[in-house]
Amino acid sequence: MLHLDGLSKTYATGEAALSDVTLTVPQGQIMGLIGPSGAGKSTLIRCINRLVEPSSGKVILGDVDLARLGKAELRRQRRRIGMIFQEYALVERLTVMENVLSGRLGYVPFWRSLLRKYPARDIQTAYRLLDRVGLMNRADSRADALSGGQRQRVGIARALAQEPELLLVDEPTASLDPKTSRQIMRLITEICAERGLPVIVNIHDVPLAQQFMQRIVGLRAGRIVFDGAPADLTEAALTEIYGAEDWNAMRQGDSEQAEAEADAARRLEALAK
Ligand SMILES: Nc1ncnc2c1ncn2[C@@H]1O[C@H](COP(=O)(O)OP(=O)(O)OP(=O)(O)O)[C@@H](O)[C@H]1O
Repeated sequence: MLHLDGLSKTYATGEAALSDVTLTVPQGQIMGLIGPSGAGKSTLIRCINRLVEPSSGKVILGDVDLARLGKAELRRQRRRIGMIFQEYALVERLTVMENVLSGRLGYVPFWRSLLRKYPARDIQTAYRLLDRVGLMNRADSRADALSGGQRQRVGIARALAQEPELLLVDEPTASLDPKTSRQIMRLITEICAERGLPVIVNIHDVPLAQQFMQRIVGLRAGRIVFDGAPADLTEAALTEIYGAEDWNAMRQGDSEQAEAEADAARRLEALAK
């Protein structure tokens, strides 16, 4: 379980990016974080693993307040948090298997990591994870030979290889087409349920969030302005999160996108006949 208590961040520029954010993500819950550009979504995710130092408040994972740790202990505790990134952050010239195994780096002694000698148990786990994300037959391919969706599957397997207690996911589908985005979101949700993992997903795509998240938190100017089930994310709530003008523009964009998708599907069907 993750509990944030009164989390705030003011950058050196004086920008109050997060103000008094309090929330709990229980085991097995997948929570989507939505909000306009600059609302503080990335700051929130980064304060949890302390890539950004919180100005005040608590970040409690299990029974440890991560916000209070010194450097050495923080390094150890960060193993408990798996990250999945928009741009995958793979080592392109390494194989899929080596990328997944790199999720174990926090656990193997330094000399082993230099030689990339991993224990047999880690290798077995990595194969199991590759099987789970549907990439068993690509274990020996170089990462740069994969499609975007396949790369994100490697990113997911690498995060899981770490055996995390919390997953932080930063716009996992921003570089993917709509169909692949849905497949990746489905995979993340299934894995979260299977493992009872709490997950926070920074997600720009509101319909995708509504389809896959169990809970949605809306941020505006660093504060929580919505916290509820996707079904409760009404037009009024979305207007409060994004502001009337931006929400109308987004809605317009979404319906154009859906029309373009339907049109492409019709053309493909016609071609197949
Ligand atoms: N390193 C920084 N120094 C100063 N201000 C920052 C820094 N990083 C972010 N900010 C500011 O903090 C606020 C929140 O930014 P943040 O990146 O967390 O928002 P976001 O919701 O993730 O936006 P986006 O969806 O565009 O990624 C913004 O006003 C931004 O300009």
